[in-house]
This record gives sequence, C-alpha cells and structure tokens, in this order.
Amino acid sequence: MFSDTSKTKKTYKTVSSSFGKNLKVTIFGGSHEPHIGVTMSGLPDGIPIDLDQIRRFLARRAPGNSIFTTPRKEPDEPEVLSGLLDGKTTSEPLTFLIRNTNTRSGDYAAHQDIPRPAHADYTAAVKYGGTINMAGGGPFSARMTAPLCIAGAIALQLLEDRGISIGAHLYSIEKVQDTPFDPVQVQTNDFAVVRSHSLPVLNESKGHAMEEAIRAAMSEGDSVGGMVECCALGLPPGVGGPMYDGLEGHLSQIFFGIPAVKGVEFGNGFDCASLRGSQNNDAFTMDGDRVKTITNHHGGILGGISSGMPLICRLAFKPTPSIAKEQHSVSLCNKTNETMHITGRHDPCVAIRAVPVVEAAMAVGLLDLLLECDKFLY
Ligand SMILES: Cc1cc2nc3c(=O)[nH]c(=O)nc-3n(C[C@H](O)[C@H](O)[C@H](O)COP(=O)(O)O)c2cc1C
Ligand SMILES: C=C(O[C@@H]1CC(C(=O)O)=C[C@@H](OP(=O)(O)O)[C@H]1O)C(=O)O
Repeated sequence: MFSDTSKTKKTYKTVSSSFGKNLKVTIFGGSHEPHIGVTMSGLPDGIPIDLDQIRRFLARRAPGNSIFTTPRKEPDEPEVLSGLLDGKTTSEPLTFLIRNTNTRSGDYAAHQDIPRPAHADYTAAVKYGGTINMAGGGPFSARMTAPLCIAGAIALQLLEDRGISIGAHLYSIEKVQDTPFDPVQVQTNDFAVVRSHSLPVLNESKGHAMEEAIRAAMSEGDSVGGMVECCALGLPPGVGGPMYDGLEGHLSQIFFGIPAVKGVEFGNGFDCASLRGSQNNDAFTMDGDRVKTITNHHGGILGGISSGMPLICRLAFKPTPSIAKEQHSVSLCNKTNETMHITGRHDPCVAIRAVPVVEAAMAVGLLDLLLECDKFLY
C-alpha cells in the first residue's frame, strides 16, 4: 500500500530519463515525491533566462485551473538549483526544481495490487516491483511534463532570438475538429488567437462543441481522447539529416516521451497513404531568391531535413486511463480477476493541457539540433 510520502520517511528508488544530443535534458522526481525537476546541459554560457516567461508558460499547463482538468492544484513555482548567475546561464548544467505541494497518495492505495487499465501501474510493478513511488503515477505521471515545460520555455527563449516561433492547438476531441493550421499561410497571430480562448483552439465555436463532448463523457464517468497539432515557423531549411539523423525521428522520440501519446504524424501524415503522387507532391516555386513549395503536404520536412516551409505535426492522445466507471482488472498478489473503481483527481481529456507540453517538446528538440549547427558561433 502507498503511504502519504509527505508525512512518512519511506524512501523509494529514484528514476530519471534523458534525451538530447547537444542539449541534454534530464527529467527527475515523481508526482508524489517531494519534488520534480529538470537538468539541462549544453546550453551556451551567458544567455539571459526570463523566469517570468517560464512561469507564464508553466501556467498554461498547470493542473487545477478549470472544470475540464484535474482538480489537483499546484503553484508550480520553478526554483533554480544551479547553472544561473545574475539571470544568465553559466557553464554548469542548469537545474530547476518544482516542489509537489498537493499529493494525496491514499487515492492510489489499491493500485499497486490492482493495476489501473491503460496506466503504467502494471508494467511498473513488473519492472520495479514496488521499489519506486508509483502514487499519482510516479515518474510516469503527466506531472513530469511540468519540468519538460521549463526546458521548453527556455528553449523557446533561445529559438525566438533566432526568429523561430512555435504554437500548438487542440486539433480534435472525439469527432469534433478545430480549424487546422493552414500549412502554408499559418502565422504567429494564429498562436495568439489560440492562447486567447478558454480551450486552446483556433475556432472558438469548435471549442464549445469540444466542451460539450467532454461534459458528455464526464457525466458517464468516462474520458475522451484528442489530437494536438503543432507548428514551428521560421525554422531555416537544412536542419536534420538522413535516416536516423532525421528531424521526424528526433522530434518523435521526444513526443513519445509525453504520457498518453499514441501516434505522431508530419504533414499529410497517415492521409498520404490514400493519395496519388500528383496529389501529395508539393511543387517548388521561387519567392524572390527563396525556394518555397506552393502547397505543404510534406509538413516542412523532406528526407529528414527541414525545407523552410512551416513544420507541421499532429500527436494523438489516448483518453485518460483513470475513469470513474467500473472496470475489470486483476489482483497481482492473489492472482484473481477483480472489478475496480478508480477515485481521485483526473483530467477528463489529457489533450487540453498537453498543448503547451507539445510546444515545449518541439522547442527542445529543435534547439538541440540547431545548437549543433551553431556550435562554432558561441
Ligand atoms: C497533460 C496530461 C495529463 C494527464 N492526466 C492524467 C490523469 O489525470 N489521469 C490519468 O490516469 N492519466 C493522465 N494522463 C495520462 C497518463 O499519465 C498516461 O496515460 C500514463 O502515464 C501511461 O502512459 P502511456 O499512456 O503513455 O502508456 C495525462 C497525460 C497528459 C499528457
Ligand atoms: C498533477 C498533475 O496531473 C496529474 C496527472 C496524473 C497522471 O496519471 O498522469 C494523475 C493525476 O495525479 P494526482 O492523482 O496526483 O492528482 C493528475 O492530477 C500535473 O499534471 O501536474
């Protein structure tokens, strides 16, 4: 059984995970541990970091802010541990902590023995056998996306200096679809429009229809899945490489680290399988002395290398695993079939709060590759 770790001295093994080549990002802690955090190594020295911009970015992801998100309220205040002097990066790795202030581990008392369908309880029990603190989903929880957002907010500051901006929106929930980004005409103002709405959508009336779909599922003790579309503007052509150095693979590894992501597509994605070459090919054209494409079915990546057109991708999020309906599971101790009821605080649709998380993942992934290009500039 899980104890409330804020009140007892029980210690667990810690787990962390890392990604990145030139910019290495390590995320550590757990949802019901004293803290979560992130270390970034490979950032250039002497770069000013705007802590208020980080706070504003974290607030877009934070739990507890609407009836359509988990009620767990957290201040999500970023604390600098190392790597910042007089507001500028040093040669030390940059480490931030966020303290967990609102854990309720009793909600998870039963799930070490009776795992929740579709969450990580079962596979974590197989791998770690109760040696890590899985209350709240432990290191598998979406809470771990808060430190990812710190890294993302910092990456966005550096990308902005290079004229690159990133924005995402809730592309669909169940069968309701927002207006997609125009793959050629998309502009930063679209990102501002999304951020001005209560649900992060381009078309507010579609947002209301999405709210209805979520309400309907909630009234049945259920959850809904959804998709997030993300775009990078201003990315120069030539970033990436062939095969395993490709931009799609590089970004996808970071995207799939976000809990509940079950699919990633770039440009026309899965739809291109039903098209002909003449429908899917993007004709080249000159725009002054710049090469552009007239359409953008390729989503800004050809051969794993950026083409200079807007980079467009979509991520599919599964419905929240923890639902209030009765479900079938097993007792791992007794080896019996069981029925279970999940209580506690959960997002009815994870895709809503995932919108800034996807932006963060894309920002860190792009900065990682761009730092390789600029290695000799610093
Ligand atoms: C922003 C966000 C919020 C989430 N909130 C919840 C939640 O409240 N309850 C839950 O059971 N799962 C939630 N999830 C999903 C689980 O963390 C995830 O399904 C679980 O860790 C298993 O990982 P997998 O789905 O990638 O296999 C959330 C995911 C994201 C991205
Ligand atoms: C706390 C956050 O979301 C959590 C993500 C989550 C999960 O299983 O992923 C389960 C819930 O955890 P708890 O039961 O501790 O409230 C969510 O509230 C957050 O995103 O900051």
